[in-house]
Amino acid sequence: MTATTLVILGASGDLTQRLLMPALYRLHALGLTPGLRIVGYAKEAWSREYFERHIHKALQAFAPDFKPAQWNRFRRQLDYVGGELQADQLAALKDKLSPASMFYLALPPPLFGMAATALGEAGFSNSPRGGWRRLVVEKPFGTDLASAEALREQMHTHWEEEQILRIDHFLGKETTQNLMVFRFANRFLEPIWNTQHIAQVQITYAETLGVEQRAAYYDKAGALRDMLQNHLMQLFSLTAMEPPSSWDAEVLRDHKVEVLRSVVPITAKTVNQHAVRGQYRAGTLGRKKLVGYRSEPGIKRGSDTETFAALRLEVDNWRWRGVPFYLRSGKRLASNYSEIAVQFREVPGPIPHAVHAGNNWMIFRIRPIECMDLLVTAKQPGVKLAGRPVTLAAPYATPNDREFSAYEQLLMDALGGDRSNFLRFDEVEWAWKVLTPVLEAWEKGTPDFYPSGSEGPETQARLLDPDHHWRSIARNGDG
Ligand SMILES: NC(=O)C1=CN([C@@H]2O[C@H](COP(=O)(O)OP(=O)(O)OC[C@H]3O[C@@H](n4cnc5c(N)ncnc54)[C@H](OP(=O)(O)O)[C@@H]3O)[C@@H](O)[C@H]2O)C=CC1
Ligand SMILES: O=C1O[C@H](COP(=O)(O)O)[C@@H](O)[C@H](O)[C@H]1O
Repeated sequence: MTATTLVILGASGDLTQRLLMPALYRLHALGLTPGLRIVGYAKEAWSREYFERHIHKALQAFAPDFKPAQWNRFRRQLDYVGGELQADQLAALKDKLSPASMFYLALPPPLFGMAATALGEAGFSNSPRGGWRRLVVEKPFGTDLASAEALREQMHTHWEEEQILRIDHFLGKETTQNLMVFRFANRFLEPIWNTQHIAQVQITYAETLGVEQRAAYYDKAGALRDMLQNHLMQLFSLTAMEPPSSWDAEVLRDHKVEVLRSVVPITAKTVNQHAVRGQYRAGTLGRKKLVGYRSEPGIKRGSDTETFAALRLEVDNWRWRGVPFYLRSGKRLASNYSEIAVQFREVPGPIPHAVHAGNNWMIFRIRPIECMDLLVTAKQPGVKLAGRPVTLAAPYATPNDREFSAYEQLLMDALGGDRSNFLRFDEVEWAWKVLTPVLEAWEKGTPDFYPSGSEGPETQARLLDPDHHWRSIARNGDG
């Protein structure tokens, strides 16, 4: 890597401490970021030494393999500038930049537009000869279609689309990347990856966490905006996309957009067949007693924000017509369990009842472990002819593999200029388009309540075809 500068705006915040700095520290330890200078920028009037101490503490708490000797080398990369998000104050960064410089907006989302403008006005969006300038934007990108479009316009005043890297950290997760590799680097899957052989797809991201310290943000966002619009829509489009003609960033993103464009539009009339929302009430998780969402500190009294959202999406194309895709995510559920589960259709020929042990499933497990499971029927040992379900498990990593965290992966991609794992504006736009009728319908009314520590609201069953069942979160997870 040639001399490069990474400026983190919002360097005093939680994301910087918990995720960005630990990722940068590990990349440095692996020797993957030689010549990288990291400049923190925030409104606190800190000295460089103070910032160093702040990051030192953060790494001791959040970097799993923290080593004092490594820290001594890493800290030399750090620098700090204090100031507001205004062009005249940002100008103090000028002498710290390299020809290759990247600005990371680790800021509250309402400040993304203003920060991009101020950086542009300071002249930082103009790539110098022989160098480049990039802008990394955290999620969420807008709160609905109109605000996302307005933010894009504002950013495009100074920045070209090619310079903007919109983060969705799920695209940096190993299982997400493995989904592409597994689908397109194995010969056997493609012929059966279609409506003729697949009955349904369930994408679940279940969390035991509640709203935690994020009440102000979450109570305005809700599960649909926080998880479905971005992360789960990405998992969905990667599962359903056509094989790309190349692994070029634009081709991959074209294919993902094509999936979103093919979703059968949800309308005001059909919302209830396509979407269910829930909110956790008091309950127990193991022996822990948990309060309901409305009693969480910082949540508006009587809030109707959903902490669980489930969708039924249908894709109207040759490959997928007739296959429902069920997506759901929620907080305070029975366990931390996440997967993409693909169910195959019944075998066409007659088989003895005793042999039939259920349809095949292929499961891309994301949490608690990363693994691919193929559920098949095999003969039960014994003199009687009977079948039983068997799982062929392919753990994603072997003990010798070193796994990368999502932020390590995405920072490397961003610094290397690979845009494949970042969202192009039309992906964001189409995800908002698909969900707009749901957002509108949910402006009124109340979510269905579910006890903390449960599988979510019972009403989620109404999204399913009569012969489908939601896979159990509690049975599968680690909760
Ligand atoms: N934290 C997380 O786990 C994750 C966060 N994100 C995203 O990362 C971004 C940052 O989140 P997070 O770090 O948690 O947020 P924090 O609120 O912890 O930090 C935000 C940063 O922005 C600064 N800031 C706030 N208001 C202003 C202002 N008016 N002018 C200048 N600077 C300001 C804060 O400075 P000060 O400390 O002085 O207020 C702080 O440095 C968000 O977009 C979030 O959605 C994404 C995934 C996970
Ligand atoms: O973006 C978000 O993701 C997390 C879940 O992702 P994980 O990688 O931390 O498991 C979610 O808890 C949070 O609400 C959401 O903002």
